[in-house]
Amino acid sequence: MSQLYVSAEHVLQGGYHHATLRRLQEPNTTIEPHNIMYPVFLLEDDNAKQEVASMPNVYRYGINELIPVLKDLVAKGLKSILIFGIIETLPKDPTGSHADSAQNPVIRALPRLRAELPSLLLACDVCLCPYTSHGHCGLLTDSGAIDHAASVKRIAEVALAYALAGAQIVAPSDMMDNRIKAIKEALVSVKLQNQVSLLSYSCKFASSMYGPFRDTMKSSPMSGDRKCYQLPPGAAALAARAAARDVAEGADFLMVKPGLPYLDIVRQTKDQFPNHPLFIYQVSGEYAMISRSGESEDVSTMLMEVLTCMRRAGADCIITYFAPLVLSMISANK
Ligand SMILES: NCC(=O)CCC(=O)O
Ligand SMILES: [Zn+2]
Ligand SMILES: [Zn+2]
Repeated sequence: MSQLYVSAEHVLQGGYHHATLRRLQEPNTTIEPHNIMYPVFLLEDDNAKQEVASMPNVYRYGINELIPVLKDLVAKGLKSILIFGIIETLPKDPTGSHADSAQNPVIRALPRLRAELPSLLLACDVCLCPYTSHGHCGLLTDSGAIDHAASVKRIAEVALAYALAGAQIVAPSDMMDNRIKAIKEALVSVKLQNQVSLLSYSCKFASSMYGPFRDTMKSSPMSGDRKCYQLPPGAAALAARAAARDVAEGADFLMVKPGLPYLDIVRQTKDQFPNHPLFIYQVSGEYAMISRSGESEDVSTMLMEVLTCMRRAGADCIITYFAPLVLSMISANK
């Protein structure tokens, strides 16, 4: 007859029978305000406020509407935002002229944000797709291929314009080869390299999970797709090479995007570059999925689990549309 037996050396449960012990068993997974960055959509019309149909509780704001919202969030602990500009009446053209024109909503808003929210860290997404008539993230040759040299030059100009207007982080999301070096050199040329950081969207995959964002930004390509510059979803080796290249070119921070299906890439990148803070972007499709997953309490519980797992995988900062909810959950747990 087999004996019911407890093997003393195989007992794990002795180590996590209490909530405080369970926290000790989850090192480096706490979610504090500095671990969260909030993406915001900034409209050209300063007084506008528009709902985003595909993303519950997400709005696009003109600067006059955005500032009070951010003041409220800063009072609740918000530390950093990632700004996306949207143009509606300004024309789009092949070179994305309004990405860095004086009328660009981001260029106009940065000085006000710096003055009115001095503690808030301001990151700007740098890409051409919201401003180009063809909707691609770079510039095109006459035959419609990506013009590599022209794209990198233009992306660096736009990044420099945001830096000069007051951005503290520039975050190129275009995935053009060599843009990190070009941007770093542009920052050096105006002596801003020690005041503006470079957050590379180093490992950005050609994902189906950007749909709600593209609706919001009206930034889908008019023809073709982004598979020639964003990484194939299965390509872990290309992600490693892209991270290595961007570190060599001077990136201060790296990013993996999307988040949840790519946690292996997060771990791979963190192990590859343990000395570079790593960002993860929980993208609009992930937001839509979790938002619709159940009652609000279930959403909060699921969200915290996902964020904890992102931290466990090696992410230092999570870019999330859920930032307001996360801040209220953190303060409720104090
Ligand atoms: N360059 C920024 C994005 O592409 C964001 C995608 C998303 O939130 O779905
Ligand atoms: Zn783009
Ligand atoms: Zn993008």
